Amino acid sequence: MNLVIKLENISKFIYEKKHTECKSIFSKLNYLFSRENSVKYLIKNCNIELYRGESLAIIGLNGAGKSTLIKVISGIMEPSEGNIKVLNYLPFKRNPNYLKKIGVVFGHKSSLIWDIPLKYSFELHKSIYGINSNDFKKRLHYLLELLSLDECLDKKVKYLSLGERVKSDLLMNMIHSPELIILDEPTVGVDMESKIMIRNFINYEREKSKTTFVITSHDPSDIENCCDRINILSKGEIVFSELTNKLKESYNEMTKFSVIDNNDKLLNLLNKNEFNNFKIENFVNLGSKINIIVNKNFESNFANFLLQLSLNDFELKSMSFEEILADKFKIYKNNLIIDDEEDYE
Ligand SMILES: Nc1ncnc2c1ncn2[C@@H]1O[C@H](COP(=O)(O)OP(=O)(O)OP(=O)(O)O)[C@@H](O)[C@H]1O
Repeated sequence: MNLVIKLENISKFIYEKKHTECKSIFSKLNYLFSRENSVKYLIKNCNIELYRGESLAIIGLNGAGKSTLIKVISGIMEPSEGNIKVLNYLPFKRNPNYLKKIGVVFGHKSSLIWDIPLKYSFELHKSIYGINSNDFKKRLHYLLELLSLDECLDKKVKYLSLGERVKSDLLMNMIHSPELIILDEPTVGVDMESKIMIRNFINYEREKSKTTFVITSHDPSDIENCCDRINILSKGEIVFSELTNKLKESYNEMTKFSVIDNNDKLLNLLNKNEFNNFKIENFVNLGSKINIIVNKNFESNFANFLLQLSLNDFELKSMSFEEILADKFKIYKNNLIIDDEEDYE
């Protein structure tokens, strides 16, 4: 198997002016001229190995460092520490041969030219990447069909719908047949039909051309349908890495109880977490209803406990993929303590 991405202890940090509260005019002036900085890590000690044809999801809450990691992998940003090789290149050197082997799409930023028909953006891409005319025609025809974009070719980009624009960006970054595609929130703001089309397209390309994908997304369905592996980033660190299937399997042993708890009787006990006959894995308070995750071994003990409390209104469900991810996020959000503030002068 060919190794496409290798990151060893990659960090990116910046120097920030140390924040101090300034009450007097003197301390404000002092702050203005102070050279006291602190180090802020945008990503810290990230390790990734990704092989040809695999698809990796990088997920995390807002500000976790996903885009920074994507920028480091694509070569837009140079890491401050660690070793990186992508397709055997140092990405930040921006070697033209490397750039021809990758495609990068930022869902909320377009690289299409706004005021002219879509087809001219594609033509420009052809010239920049030195694609020969026959290959270009064949590839364009194939991609237009897959993404249902035939009717958009003559439209000015500014008149395309968001879904059409995102699909066009994706198409343009695929024309040069890259070996690695990096997608930063490819389905953001896109309707259901286009989302499904984009997901099918990713999977088709993976199967047909063994293209490798790195995807960030806030949509659990993108991850469940398109990614073999999941890395959760929290405060710049990869706190969890697992195969998607294995993660789902690990939750096969869990049951979710949805309990109506009008008087917070159960909530108060859950907050204390002092139970003898069962263990609570996690719970989410949704107002009048609480979702509680327990291991299947404790299912009947927990059901009896609810009945003893006269909480008869509950149902048992298996967990959706979205709930599994939310559970993992909650666990790592609570557990992660990193000390990233080092003084620097
Ligand atoms: N050049 C920079 N200077 C200072 N801070 C930065 C810089 N770039 C990113 N950050 C900060 O680093 C953190 C990570 O940002 P990043 O854009 O990577 O997060 P993200 O996970 O992609 O978030 P989102 O899901 O909201 O897009 C944020 O707190 C951001 O404000």
